Amino acid sequence: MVSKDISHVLSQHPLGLVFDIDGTLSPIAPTPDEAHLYPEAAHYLQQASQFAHAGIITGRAVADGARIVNVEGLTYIGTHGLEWCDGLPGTHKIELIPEAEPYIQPGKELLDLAEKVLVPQIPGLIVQRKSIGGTLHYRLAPDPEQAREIILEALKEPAARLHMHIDEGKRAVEILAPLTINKGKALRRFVEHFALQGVIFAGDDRTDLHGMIEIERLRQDGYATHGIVVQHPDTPPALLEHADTIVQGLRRWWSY
Ligand SMILES: O=P(O)(O)OC[C@H]1O[C@H](O[C@H]2O[C@H](CO)[C@@H](O)[C@H](O)[C@H]2O)[C@H](O)[C@@H](O)[C@@H]1O
Repeated sequence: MVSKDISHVLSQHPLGLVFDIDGTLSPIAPTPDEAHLYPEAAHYLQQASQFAHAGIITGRAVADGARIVNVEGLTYIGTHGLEWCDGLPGTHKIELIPEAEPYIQPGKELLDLAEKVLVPQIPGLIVQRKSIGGTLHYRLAPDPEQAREIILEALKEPAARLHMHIDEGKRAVEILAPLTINKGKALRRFVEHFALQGVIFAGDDRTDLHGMIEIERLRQDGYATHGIVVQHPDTPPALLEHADTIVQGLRRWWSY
């Protein structure tokens, strides 16, 4: 198998450097709109784009993720892999993968239901809409665990009826299209699109596990790869198990 030594991976050409946003490039904030990059992140992303294909793979919609990162010259992949944009959306078209289109309306119906039924019941609940589905944020609810249970119970039957998939993030319930496309598939698409020889992926959350597993699969396929997990107190153990490197923040890693 190809070496996963990070210096070896960084010496590959073409090289890819791919990052998740929330919890990786930005600290977790009380609300999605308050999230912002760590101070050095935009500068280093800009520098990274000079010698590598730098990309963002986020659970956020591309427009929302690009609003936070706001660095030209990166590829922005959003909504857990369903959206792709070759640069900032102001100057580049956001493409939605065609298989996702049938789930626009069912996703909207579930978000409408959440606004009608759950918002009046759960103080502080934030409904975040995306091109497909969206996210229900219960971080600010007085009893977050109870809010989580109410949300999951309320969505169970309608999500099954509408063939939508429910997953969970940090203090958030994700309403997703029932597709096999995820951050891992998106990462492989990124690697193949740029004919990369090496790629590094950094993430911190449950949905990043797909990316971390794909890093291992790509290595088995002969690519030089390395997976970095940014550890927080609530990091899923499975993610740590698949990490090549565990860091407490990306700050020190930038100095490689
Ligand atoms: O894949 P990511 O870029 O990590 O996106 C995953 C979700 O992140 C965001 O929510 C999380 O971060 C918020 C801001 O720090 C925080 O308030 C929230 O509790 C977290 O769950 C984002 O808002 C979601 O759309 C993403 O799916």
